[in-house]
Amino acid sequence: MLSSDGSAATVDGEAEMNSGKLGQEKIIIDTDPDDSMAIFMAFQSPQLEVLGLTTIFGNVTTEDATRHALLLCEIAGCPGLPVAEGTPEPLKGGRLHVADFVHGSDALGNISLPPPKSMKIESGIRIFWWIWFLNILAMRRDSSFASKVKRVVILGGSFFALGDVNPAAEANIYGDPEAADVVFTSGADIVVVGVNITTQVKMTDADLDELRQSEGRHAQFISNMCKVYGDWHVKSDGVHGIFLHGPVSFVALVQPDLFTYKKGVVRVETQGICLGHTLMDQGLKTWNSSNPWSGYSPVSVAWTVNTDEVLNYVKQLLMKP
Ligand SMILES: O=c1[nH]cnc2c1ncn2[C@@H]1O[C@H](CO)[C@@H](O)[C@H]1O
Repeated sequence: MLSSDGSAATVDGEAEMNSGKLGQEKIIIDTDPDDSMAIFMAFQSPQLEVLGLTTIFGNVTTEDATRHALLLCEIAGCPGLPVAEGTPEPLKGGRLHVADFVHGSDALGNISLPPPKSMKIESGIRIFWWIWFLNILAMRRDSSFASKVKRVVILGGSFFALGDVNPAAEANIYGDPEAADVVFTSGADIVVVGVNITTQVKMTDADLDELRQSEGRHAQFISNMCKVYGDWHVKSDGVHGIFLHGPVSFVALVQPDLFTYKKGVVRVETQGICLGHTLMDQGLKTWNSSNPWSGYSPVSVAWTVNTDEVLNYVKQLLMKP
């Protein structure tokens, strides 16, 4: 959630939080949206007020992501929720990387869903200021946007570990490396959860059976949707079960104590064979001269995860009637 939908407008998997009324935290979810589980979890969390969704290419094109975001809101019983469409292409332009082989060609498990009845918000017309935060171009125009957002939680990158697109890069960052680099160096309060963390939390086939047999409000929908995703894991990773990328980063948003973090400046490689690689300066050395990490604000990089507690939290929310 929270976007890699990469720039704030394009990094998939980020959520931003701001102070809300009645003790609720206000969040915006930026999504592909293969993060349907995490989106449903947000809707099932009474301490959160979901202000809206913004969309970005990733597992599908931005246009399809918008359609699916609208549909997910309808399925979750929030048909009027604002959905603002993000950019159709990376910041630099060029080739779009659409990973439609992970969750099926529709990113929702190919379960033949009807088109949504509701309409998107046209970018730039009725858009809220905080949605503009998700627009990387706006962030470049006005760096004060970053300080107006309480926190940005990003699913993206892989820290000192393999990526998932190739050995160097994780998909959300690889989709728009320039945008991701702008976000990481924006000065916003950022928590980033890489796939080195999310792949430690796996829903096994037994967990999925438990979910299917539960009274969870969206349990059947999610179980059906996860079939293609599960098959992909066998083929791609030799894993029986599914990695909970979106849900784990969502838990970092609402239960941050289930993780430990290290602070450091993160930069993204924007060229060459390591395109999309995220590299953090851990602050272990006083460099003799300035380098591309110098002078930027550190972000919090998830370092360890309490896998059992996070999995329990995810299951408990998804099994909630
Ligand atoms: O092999 C892959 N190629 C491209 N995207 C992938 C792959 N595996 C997972 N994801 C997608 O990338 C995000 C987490 O990095 C998730 O959105 C997941 O669906």
